[in-house]
Order: sequence, then C-alpha cells, then structure tokens
Amino acid sequence: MIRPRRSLLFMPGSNTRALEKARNLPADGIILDLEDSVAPDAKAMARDQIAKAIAAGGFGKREVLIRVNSLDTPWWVEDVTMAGKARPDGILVPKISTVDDLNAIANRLSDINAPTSIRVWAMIETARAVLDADKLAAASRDSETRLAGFVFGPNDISRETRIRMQPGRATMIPMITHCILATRAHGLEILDGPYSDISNIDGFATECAQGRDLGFDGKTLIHPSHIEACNAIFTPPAEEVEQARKVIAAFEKPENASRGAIQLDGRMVERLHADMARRTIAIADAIAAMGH
Ligand SMILES: CC(C)(COP(=O)(O)OP(=O)(O)OC[C@H]1O[C@@H](n2cnc3c(N)ncnc32)[C@H](O)[C@@H]1OP(=O)(O)O)[C@@H](O)C(=O)NCCC(=O)NCCSC(=O)C[C@H](O)C(=O)O
Ligand SMILES: [Mg+2]
Repeated sequence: MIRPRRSLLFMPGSNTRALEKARNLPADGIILDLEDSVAPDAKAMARDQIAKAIAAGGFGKREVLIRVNSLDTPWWVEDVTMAGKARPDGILVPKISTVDDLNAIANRLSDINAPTSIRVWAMIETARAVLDADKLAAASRDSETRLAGFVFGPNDISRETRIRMQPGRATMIPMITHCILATRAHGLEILDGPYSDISNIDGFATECAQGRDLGFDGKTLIHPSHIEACNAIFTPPAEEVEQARKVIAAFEKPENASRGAIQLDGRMVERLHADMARRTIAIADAIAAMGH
C-alpha cells in the first residue's frame, strides 16, 4: 500500500504544546523527537510525554514516528524500549552508520517483543553511512531489520564532513543522488532533510521542489508554516494525474494490447510510462484519502 509521505514534521518530545498541535496539523506524518531538539536533562520527561501522547491517540491518518537517540548515547535503550511499547508506526534512528547499528536496534525491538508493525527508518547523516548507503539499504532484505527507508540529515553531514550547506545544495547533490539510488535499488523510501531558515518561504519552496525532482518521496520539516507548501509541491499536479489516466487507458485499448510503444498526443509512450502512471494515480488517490 502506498502511503503519502510528502511532509513529516519534527517536534521536540519535550514540547507539550507542539505535541498537542500535531493532532490538527495537515502534515502526512509527525516525528516525535528525543534526539537533538531535546536537552539532556529533559530526555526522561520527553520520553514519558511521547508515550502518553501516543497512548492518548488522536493523530488520525498521520504516520507517527519516534526519533530515538543514537547508539553512542546512554539513552537509546530506554528510548527504543519505550517506543516498542508505545507502538508508533516507526522509529527513526539517527547516525546509523553500519549494518551492525541496524542489527542492534532490531535485537532490542525483538528482545522486548515489539510488534512487527513498527518499522525502522535510518537517518543517513554520517560520512560512513553515505559511503555505505547500498550496504545499509541491502540490509532491508533481512526482514528482522524492519528497515523501511532513509531520512537524509544534512546538518550532521555538514558537521562531520565540513561540507557546507548552501542555497541550491550543489555541494550535497552527489551524496543525495547516491543515497536515493541506494534506496531505489532495494525498494525503500527516502525523505529529504529539513530546511532551517523558517521565515524564508521562497527558499523553502525552492529546496522542496529540488528535493522532489531529485527523487525524494517527501521532506522532513521543523515548522508548521512549511507544511502547506511542502504538501502542494509533493502532490502530483492534476494535469499529471489526468495524463497518467490517459496513458493507462491508451494501453488498455484492444488495438494496443500487443504493442510496447504507442503515440499519444504527438508523443511516444511505452509500457514503462504506464507503470509510472499507475504509481502517480496510486499516490494521488492515497493523498486524496488523507483528507488534507
Ligand atoms: C524552531 C522552533 C524552536 C521555533 O519554535 P517557536 O519559536 O515556538 O515558533 P513559532 O512561535 O513560530 O511557533 C508558532 C506556533 O507553531 C507551533 N510550533 C512551532 N514549531 C512546531 C513544531 N515543530 N511542531 C508543532 N508545532 C510547532 C508553536 O508551538 C506555536 O504554536 P501556538 O502556540 O499555537 O502559536 C520550533 O519550530 C521547533 O522546535 N521545531 C522543531 C525542532 C526539531 O525538532 N529539530 C530536530 C529536527 S531537525 C534535525 O534534527 C536535523 C537533522 O538531524 C540533520 O542532521 O540534518
Ligand atoms: Mg542529525
């Protein structure tokens, strides 16, 4: 089943107001954070608050992820244990670098008999993770890892590598493309990292459209004011959906049953375009079902 992931909004697990607001925001998903946005002395409180928020429900069709702390911290075991019991749709694990990291998360989830419905998302935000993106994505073939996809983390990549984050992202495009190829080679999803310049709505929209064109399935966000533009940019336009329906209808005609390529409105279309069209329609239908 295709699930729209145009917009996934991060919020600090320690921010009661944000957790409350999340129930009514038109994001496709929310990421309840225990990592960077939560101070060390607020980790326990945030963990408790997230568990209570998920138990209270009210997030509707929004996908709910918990971002736990990374494996090199004293908090991750308690974070994953809470998440396994709280039963979000998934957990997002920062600074995954090796398949052993993925296995450590899988083992903890298995030790606490966490339901298999809880999927794992890996943040790709270390140099090692980018270099080994294919190996990490290949680990999804072992269902024990529960790996559903990647989230690109430009801030940590910049911190570790000293590669600068610049408007237009020329410095980061090679690694973004490398990560996107790795996910697609193994049938995974991948979400773009957040845009920090909250008030620069034009800059945000430009980066969002670039992320879509590079092949991301959606974008992670840090502020509610980014949700609407993000949803609009990652929604297939009506004319694209209409064209997709025409392509499918054309190949369903009896006279085209044995043809691999046909002419439609002056353009060549092949059966691979019908496959792409079916995906466009599926995602458009899934977005319509979200109701926002
Ligand atoms: C950045 C913020 C701290 C700004 O917060 P604030 O100053 O309160 O913003 P506003 O006054 O503009 O807020 C207006 C209203 O919207 C609510 N709000 C704000 N942000 C969120 C949110 N993320 N989710 C839900 N609701 C939100 C405020 O409560 C206000 O509501 P109201 O009271 O009704 O007026 C803040 O936006 C924030 O904390 N954002 C998330 C930060 C975060 O999670 N960071 C971690 C993810 S990014 C990352 O980790 C990078 C990655 O790992 C990498 O390496 O690249
Ligand atoms: Mg990060």
